[in-house]
Order: sequence, then structure tokens, then C-alpha cells
Amino acid sequence: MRRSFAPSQKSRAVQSTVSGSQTRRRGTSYILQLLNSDSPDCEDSVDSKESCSLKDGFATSSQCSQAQATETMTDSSQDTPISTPTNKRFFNVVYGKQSKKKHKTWEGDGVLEVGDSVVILKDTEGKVIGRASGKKFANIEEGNQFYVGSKEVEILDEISSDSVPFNKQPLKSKENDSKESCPPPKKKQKIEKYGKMFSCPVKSGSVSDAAKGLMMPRPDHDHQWKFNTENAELRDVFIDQRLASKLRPHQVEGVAFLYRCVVGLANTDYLGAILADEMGLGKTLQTITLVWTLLKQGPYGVPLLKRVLIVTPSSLLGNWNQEFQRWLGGRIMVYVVDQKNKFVDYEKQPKTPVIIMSYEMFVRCYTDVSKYKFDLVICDEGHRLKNNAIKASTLLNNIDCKRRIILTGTPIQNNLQEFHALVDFVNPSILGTYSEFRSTYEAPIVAARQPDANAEVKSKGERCAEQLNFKTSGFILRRTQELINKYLPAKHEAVVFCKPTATQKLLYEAAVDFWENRLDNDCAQSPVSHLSILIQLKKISNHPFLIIRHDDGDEDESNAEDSKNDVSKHLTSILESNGGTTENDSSKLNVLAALLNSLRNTNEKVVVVSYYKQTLDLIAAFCEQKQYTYSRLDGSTPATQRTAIIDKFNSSSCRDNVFLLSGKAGGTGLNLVGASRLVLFDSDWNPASDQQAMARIWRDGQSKSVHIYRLLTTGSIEEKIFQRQLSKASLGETVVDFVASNSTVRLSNKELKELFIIHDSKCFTHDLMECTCKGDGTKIPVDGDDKENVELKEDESQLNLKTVQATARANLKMNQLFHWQHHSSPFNSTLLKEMGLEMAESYISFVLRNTTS
Ligand SMILES: Nc1ncnc2c1ncn2[C@@H]1O[C@H](COP(=O)(O)OP(=O)(O)OP(=O)(O)O)[C@@H](O)[C@H]1O
Ligand SMILES: [Mg+2]
Repeated sequence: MRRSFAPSQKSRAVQSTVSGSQTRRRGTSYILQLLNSDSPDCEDSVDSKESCSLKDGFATSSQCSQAQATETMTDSSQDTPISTPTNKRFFNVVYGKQSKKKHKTWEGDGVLEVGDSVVILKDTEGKVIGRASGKKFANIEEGNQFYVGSKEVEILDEISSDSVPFNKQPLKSKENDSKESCPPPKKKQKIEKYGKMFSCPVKSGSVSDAAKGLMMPRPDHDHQWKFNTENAELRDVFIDQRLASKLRPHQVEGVAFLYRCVVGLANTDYLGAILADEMGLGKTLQTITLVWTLLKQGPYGVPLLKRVLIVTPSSLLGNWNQEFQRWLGGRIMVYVVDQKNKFVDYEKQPKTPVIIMSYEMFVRCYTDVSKYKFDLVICDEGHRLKNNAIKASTLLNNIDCKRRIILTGTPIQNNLQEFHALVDFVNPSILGTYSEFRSTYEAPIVAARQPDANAEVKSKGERCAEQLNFKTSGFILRRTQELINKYLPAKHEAVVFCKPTATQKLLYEAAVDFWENRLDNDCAQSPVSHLSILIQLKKISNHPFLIIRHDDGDEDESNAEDSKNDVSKHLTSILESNGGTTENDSSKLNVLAALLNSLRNTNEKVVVVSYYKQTLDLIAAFCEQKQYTYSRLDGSTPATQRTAIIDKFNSSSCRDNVFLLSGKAGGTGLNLVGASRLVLFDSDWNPASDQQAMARIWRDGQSKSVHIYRLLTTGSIEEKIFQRQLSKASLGETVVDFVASNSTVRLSNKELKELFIIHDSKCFTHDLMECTCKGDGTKIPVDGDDKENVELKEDESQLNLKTVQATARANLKMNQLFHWQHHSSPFNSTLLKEMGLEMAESYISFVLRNTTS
């Protein structure tokens, strides 16, 4: 009996064909379509022992992302015997020796060719490095880590076949190297000049008085000493009035900050900056303003910049171009490198001052790009440079340009090593080598966060954090979203706790029992990894359909051991003996169904975010069955189509009801203001990813009130991830204040059990808060200061909130929930109606709700 989801290439139109007849089904539905798929056999390929060191305790945050990564790999996949070029997928990867280390050292960049049953790892020249077969890889997604032959690989992103470097003719190198270099500054007698500086008159900038906008800070004597080697007259630099009049106050401050950094007013030796404003604060406009200003002006008369390189994720190329047009109209020439606009053709118009290209394209065209001189390099969504072993990172580092800006809404996700990598990119060596940094800052800060740290260790850690903060605050700026609340329409956020259905409960409990039984030392069978259980619990929470085991009988020997322990096989047989599954078996899907139904005859559009391709396939099938039209953007969407898909969906003429978005592929940077509702169907271990995804619709340009729904299966692993996020989000925030998250917590089996079991409650989170409200939405007055120290009730099941040492801000974050409305079922008559969830009442046990207006 073989069942499968359609492969990714086909997933937009769900594959529905006939297979064996042994499946037990209830009713006809899109599930039926899926079950009837004729796509060939599938199998899960759980390889948790290798992919994630989740052995004796709970995963660290990066382990968790690995866990997820592996999880996506375990989804069922197509198993077509012959792999043809048309059904191949290609991914940029980094590869290296197999290692269980959290921070891996990668050997190089490569490309992974994924056929239906074979994956081939090649280096960027096309040389084969390794192969793997016998497992199915159709659901590989960005961030996955696994082994191919003797190598370990990490998936960076999916690329189309024509983007594969060795599938292409090498780009033609230019006959005439048009490298433009700034003339070397004439050496001058600095002593003389310094004396002259004091009397140097300051003239107005190159813009006319009428057009004068905001004035930028003036250089001090040190700056003049170092940079005004020509002894030129000082000029005041103004932000063009046409732009200045558009900037929000925080953006004026942001532009001035960037100006101080890249001009060298903050530090004459280091000219880099990180603009780490939260999502939607307009980092693009701030950057464009800086670029425009310095392309026209400079503190010593001549414009500071001639040529600027902007590197961005491919899905944002169009966005950057549009933003340049929006704010500057035709006043600036921008060269966007894409499939049509080759980089080699830039030599025909080398005076175009701004080049925008994707990270992948930058790597491919590096030889040509490096022939040009750049005065400023900007890396959008630059947190991807946190891994300095990635080729893009190394090559960008090689660019001979001291002025570097990273833009990111989520600067630190896991640890201080990543932070060091980002800082080292913008201001090389400012914090020393990583090993120096580790001994000076990271080790004491992390030690201070250990549960058993004594007072001395704690105080040393705090001192180091303060020093680090001080050392970096001059070139890192982060502001929070509250700054733009007043410019945006109301935002209604809700965490919707969805009661598990009977099938979900049955499977959930069976999975935990299965794991527990195998823990028993006397048990003849080997234990089941915690990771496999986590995977299954998350699948069950999304929809029982996702656990169905696809047994194709061609497992090789290495899989035999896994299959013996195979929990999904066990669960599949339980599901089948229980009569199979229908769409009603997922409470979250029922809630989504109710929402879509309530919006059917309106012009409101909904973004639905999931981190799992298989779940997006399922929702796509659901939409088709219910005749909702949808757009979709995931890792397999070619870069060339992304902008068009987004623009089409945002346009008022587009009638699509739904936008299916992969949280991994499209979470960052996108503007999806065409939709006014967003459903986060599942959550990531990393709160920053969820925040990124949820910020896509509540941005400047949004004209309607927005509704954001985070769906959690009540009492399940999802709720526990949410609880962990509440703690970790706060840690993440303080990381810019440089207090690192200590993510090396391990849990005992007893603690793991607490984590795995489903809690029978309307809202486990509310229970842990020990909130005394009646759950009728009436807020209990909270004295902010008194509540400052309220934490979740100590409980072993809380993912060791205590041991990750929730900071004061973590408490504050948790406390924010006290300011939300708490609604327990049965609900008052208007609540669910207002939320568009009236039809889903029987599936919802609790709602946490908040409005920002
Ligand atoms: N001053 C402004 N007035 C009107 N609209 C603005 C202003 N600043 C930014 N915007 C708009 O706000 C939206 C979000 O801006 P942008 O994409 O630059 O955010 P971001 O900070 O880069 O967020 P993310 O981290 O999600 O990429 C864009 O549509 C942009 O045009
Ligand atoms: Mg952005």
C-alpha cells in the first residue's frame, strides 16, 4: 500500500491518481485526492541519530532547527524509479566532514542534485563529491542537514536548473577590465593641514538651498585629519528634501546613524554598520536615502560614493527595485542583475551607480563583480552571513570595500558566534578573531548563564556583556516595531488553542507510549529516538494524514534498524485500524476552514504560513477542493517568478483568496500587504522566524485592519514550543544587548516525557501563568512592577525555562500575556464572530487575544 503527496514541482496542482485499494477512508475529500495519488511509493527516511544530536535531552535551539530540518526530510516523498532532468531539483549547499559539532566547519559550497531516489553532491565546478540513495529526498527544504556519502551537507536554498553554476557556460570575462579605482590620495603634510582645518569654512552641500533637507553631522578634526587629504573645503551634507519629507522620525535617526558609520564619523578606522531594526521599520528606505545622499554629496565636496553593491535574497530583488522607483522615481539608475540582465552586460553601462543582485548570483559572478570597485556594500537580510564558512560570506569579505552595511530584522538567532560573524563582516577584526572573542566575551557570558553559576561568575559575565555592548553599540542600531504602530492600522493578534480531535489524541498518545515502552531497559527492541517522536507529534498536530507510513520495501540495510523502530509504521497501522483519516481530523485545519469560509464573499485575502512543504501541499489540496484560489511561494519557486507572484497577489485586481507561504523560503523581507489576515499554521523553534513571518502583512502600505492567528494544538508539543518561544524571544531581544542565550540545556527522560505528553487542559499556558481570571476576556488589573517577576509556574515540563535563566525581559515578555484578553470556552457570543471563527467553535478551547491600535 503506497500513498504519497505530489512532488514539489507538482504540488500547486495536487496530484490525484489511483493507487492501491487498502487505504481505509472516511468520506470523500481532498484527503481522498491525496490518498488516491498515483505518484509512486514513498517512505519516510528518519535518520535522526545522524541528523540531530537530540539524544539525552531536549534539543538546543540550533539542534531544534536541525530537528525540524530532519523533520521535513522525513515527510513522504515521491519515488519514481527513473530520474529525468525535469523532475530534478537543485539546491545550493555547504558541505563538510560529518560531525556532531553544533558549529560545523564547512569545507566548501556545492550543489545538490535531487532526483527521485538519488541525491548527488557536487562542488561548484560540477565534480561529484558524494551520493546517497535508498532514501527519499523530495521534501528537502532550506536549513536541512543530513549526510550524503561521507559528507554532511546543509541546504542553503533551492535554485532552478539554469542557475546551477556548472550547467552554464562560464560568464564571459571582460576584455577590458573596467575596474575603476579611486585615485590614491595625495600624501600631504598632515601637520600643516590640521592647522588649516580650524579655519576651514563650512559651505553648504551640493543641493540648492531650496531643496535643502535635513543636515547630516559634520566631521570632527580627527576625521578631517584622516580623510580630508586633499584639504578640501568642508561641505554640509543634506538629505534631499524630497526624501526627508517622507522619512519617519526614527528613519531620520537611522539615516544619520548609517551616515556616521560609513562616513567614519563614529570610528575613523571602522566604516561598517548593522541596521537591525525590527521588521517593517523601513530599512530599505533608510538605506536608499543614505545611498542617494552620498552618491550626490560628501563632507569634503566630492560625493563619497560612486558605485554601490546591494546583495539581497532573490525574492527581494524586485522589492528593492520597486523601492528605488517609489522613493526616487527615475532620478537614479539601478542595475538589477537577474536572468535577463546578466552581470557581464553591466560593462555596457558601468556608470550605473547601484547594482542589485542576489547572493547566489553574486557567488556565480564573483570573478566579474570583483573587477569593479565598490564604495559601499549592502547585505540585505544579512543574518545569512552568520555562518562565515558560506561561500557568499567569504567572497563578500574579499570585496575590497571598507564600507559595509548589514540589514537584518533578526540579528541574532542562536548564539554569540553568529553575532561575531556578522560584526566581523561589517567591521573586520574589531572584536578580534573568533577564538579571542570566545575567551574574552562568549565564554564568561555563557558561563554566567549556567544555572549553577556563582555570584562571581555571574558578575563577570555581566561585565563582559556590558563591555561587548559598549564596544558594538556605535555601529549597531535596533529599534522595535512599536515605533511605527501609530502609522499602521489596527492589528488583532490571537493565539488560538485548538482542541485535538479524537484521532489526534489517539495517535499522540500512541506515539508517546511507543517511545516510552522502548525506553524500558528490559525491552528487547532498541529505543526510539526523541527526534522521531518529536517529528511525529508535530505531524499529528498539523494533521494525522501526515504520519502515514509509505512502505516501499526497498530499504537498504542501513535503514533496517530504523525501520524496526519505526514509530510511523506503528502509527500508520493504528490509524488504518481506526478507519483512516479525513479532513476533519485536524482541529487546526477545521479552524482554518472556518476562517476561509467566513471570508468567502469578502475581498479579504489570507496568507497561510507553514514551515512544512507537505503541510502546504495539504492546505493547497484543501483550497482546491473548496474552490479557494491561491498563490504559493516556497523554496521551489524560481527566483525569476517570485516578484511577479507577490506583485500579482498584492494587486487589488487579483482574486486569489489565499497565499500559501513557506516560512523558511519566504518569511523574510516580503511585503504581502494585499492580505489583511495571516494564519501561522505551525510554529518554528526559533521565535524570530515566526515573528518574521507574522510581520508580512502588518506593514506600511497596509490599509486594512489586520488579523493574525497563531494556531496551536492545545496541550501538545506546539503549545510547549510556544512557551519556550515566550522565553527565548526575550533572550533574542536582549542579544542585541549582548546577553547570549544558553542553549545547552538537556532534559532527562522524565522531563522529556513531560514535554511529549499531551496536557488535558483548555490552555496549558494559561494554567502555568496561574492567572486568576475567569477566561471571559475581562482583564485583571496587573501592577506592572509587581508582575515584573512573575514567571511561568515552575514545572519540569516547561522546557527548562528556569534553566535557560529567563531574564527580566523574558519575564516582561511572559507578562505581556497578562495584558492580553483571555477567553476560555464556552465563548461569549461575539468573540468568535469578530474573529471570523464562529463555525469553528467546537474546535477551539481557548483564545489569547490582543489588539494594537
Ligand atoms: N516613511 C515611510 N512612509 C511610507 N511607507 C514607508 C515608509 N518607510 C517604509 N515604508 C514602506 O514600508 C514597507 C516596509 O518597509 P521595508 O520593506 O523597508 O521594511 P524592512 O525594515 O526592510 O522590513 P523587513 O525586516 O521585514 O525586511 C515598504 O512597503 C515601504 O515602502
Ligand atoms: Mg527588508
